[in-house]
Amino acid sequence: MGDNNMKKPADDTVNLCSQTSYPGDDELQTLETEIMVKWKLDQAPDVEANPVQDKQASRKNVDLFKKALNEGKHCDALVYIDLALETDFLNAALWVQRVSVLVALKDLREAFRSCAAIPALERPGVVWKMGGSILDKLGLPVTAESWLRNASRLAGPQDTSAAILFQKVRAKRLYQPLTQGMPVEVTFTSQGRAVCTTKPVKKGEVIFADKSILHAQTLPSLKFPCCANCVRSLIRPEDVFGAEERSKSALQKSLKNYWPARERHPCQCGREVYCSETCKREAWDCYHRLICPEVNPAVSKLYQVCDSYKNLTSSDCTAFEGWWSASFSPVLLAKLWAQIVCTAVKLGNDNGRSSPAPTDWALARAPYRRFIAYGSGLKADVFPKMHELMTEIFRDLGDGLSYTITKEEFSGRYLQLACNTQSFSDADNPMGYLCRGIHSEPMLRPLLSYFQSKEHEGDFAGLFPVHACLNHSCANNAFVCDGKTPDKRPGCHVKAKRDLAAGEEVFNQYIDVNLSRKERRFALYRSYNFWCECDRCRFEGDGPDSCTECNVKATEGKEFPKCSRCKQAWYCSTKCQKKAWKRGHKKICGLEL
Ligand SMILES: C[S@@+](CC[C@H](N)C(=O)[O-])C[C@H]1O[C@@H](n2cnc3c(N)ncnc32)[C@H](O)[C@@H]1O
Repeated sequence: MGDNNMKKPADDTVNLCSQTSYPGDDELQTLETEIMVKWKLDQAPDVEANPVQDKQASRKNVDLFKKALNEGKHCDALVYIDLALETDFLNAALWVQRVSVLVALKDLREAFRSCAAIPALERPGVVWKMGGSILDKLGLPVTAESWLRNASRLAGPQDTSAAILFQKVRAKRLYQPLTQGMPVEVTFTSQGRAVCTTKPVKKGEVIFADKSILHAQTLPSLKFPCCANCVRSLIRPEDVFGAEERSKSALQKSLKNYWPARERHPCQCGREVYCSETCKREAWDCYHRLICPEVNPAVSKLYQVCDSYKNLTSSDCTAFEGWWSASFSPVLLAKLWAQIVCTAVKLGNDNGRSSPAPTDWALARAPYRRFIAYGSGLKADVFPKMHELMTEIFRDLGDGLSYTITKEEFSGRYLQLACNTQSFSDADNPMGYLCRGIHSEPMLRPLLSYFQSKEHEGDFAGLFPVHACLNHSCANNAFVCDGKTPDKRPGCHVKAKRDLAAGEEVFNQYIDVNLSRKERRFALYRSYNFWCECDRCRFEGDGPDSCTECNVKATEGKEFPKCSRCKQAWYCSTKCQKKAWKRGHKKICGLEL
């Protein structure tokens, strides 16, 4: 799509997030049902129908109910609404009012009983939604989800409030275990999942550390060996310095004193190396046993393709058409499927099955359901050769095991990686040790800048579950850097760029935010397929030929005056400028990036 005719695409983040159950939800549902019985949520509410139904008498009590409600007298309001219901028992609108009062009175159990009093088939969407919200507050998320699923099914296409509430409940239940001990929670906004602070965070502090669940080294950085399992840098001086450089005495001495020796444990295939036998075993069990070229000959072709791809210059990229063009390695895709298959087989074996059952497959795939796949078109049609090769790799995995990679599966997984991977490397690498050592010796310090300029990092593309929920803002308040995970392995750290208040959404930057709005939106659309709706994009303009606030076009040859402070917004009148300021321009005008 050309820059000039770039249009805002349809925003369907909410619809992209599935509402299907998770493996294990049936068992959780059974548990929640038992709790509901214990809390008497399965019983009738505290109102009884009068044998004589009289709508007129009911209406009088409704008037009294409204008066009490306006006066903030919730207990009185409850009495009147109950009286109204007694003589108009099947009036769903009255039940809705009763639920609202009970919620205000914090009697959530009776509020839920009132929702459930309306038979399921007659229950309006609004009651399903209220019931779902109450169940969430009562700590019964799986049942809450099933109520909210019904509410969103009954809602019109314009009303996404129940679907958003569903995803909020789901985000809370899926991410709470991952964010424990962190000053953040994962919630859901119109931009999909989002990370918000739960307490204030100071500028420069690490907001959270995240651990990758899948990673592979980028092809151009393979010249710097790293542990394929834990990402630890395994570079040796000869990977960074030429023989002549190493023969110089100052460098020789520094290397001897400060370069840490790290073991290398290569796999028999020569394609993966590890920092220890533990990592080698872990990698073998988790994925490599299926995609080791020594075991699975089809994988050799994948590595050959990687070898030729990494040596390509941009001018001969067309030779690679149909194979690949992403910045992450195709090994990442192969590793993803290998991890799924290995996990499913293990789950099956743990349960005494010789091959995985559907529940084992569902459980093995579950961790990847957290990652959004945003984008259009079938990637299997863009990279048909790679799709074919992946299909071949997983067609026969021995022992009658195989994994079918359909076009849809290929495309979906590709998009998940394209939308969510973060590059990272070992922050604690040997070059760092060398530089710190040299820094401690004043005589050697002049060498520092030369060493620091040396390329040495093995870059990985990784999938980080909490980090992947960070939305982008062109006025981001956080940034990502390399750092250790709590288990001391290389991972990523999300740090505060400024002081953050409790409840603020944490925003990362996906692209260079110093570009103009047009360039930023284009870059985000091209690489991530979304139209940026951050505050800066909403309250900056594209140029002097249209009013940033009301979009009116300037007459031919004329330009609208710009905001004198930030120079990034143009207005046709003072009225528009004032309106824009109030609506949000003040939040971003002159913001330090
Ligand atoms: C890495 S994910 C971030 C988490 C995502 N909201 C989710 O639900 O998984 C990237 C996706 O979030 C949405 N997104 C992130 N930042 C956005 C922004 N500034 N404006 C609009 N959508 C955004 C887009 O759908 C994008 O593809």
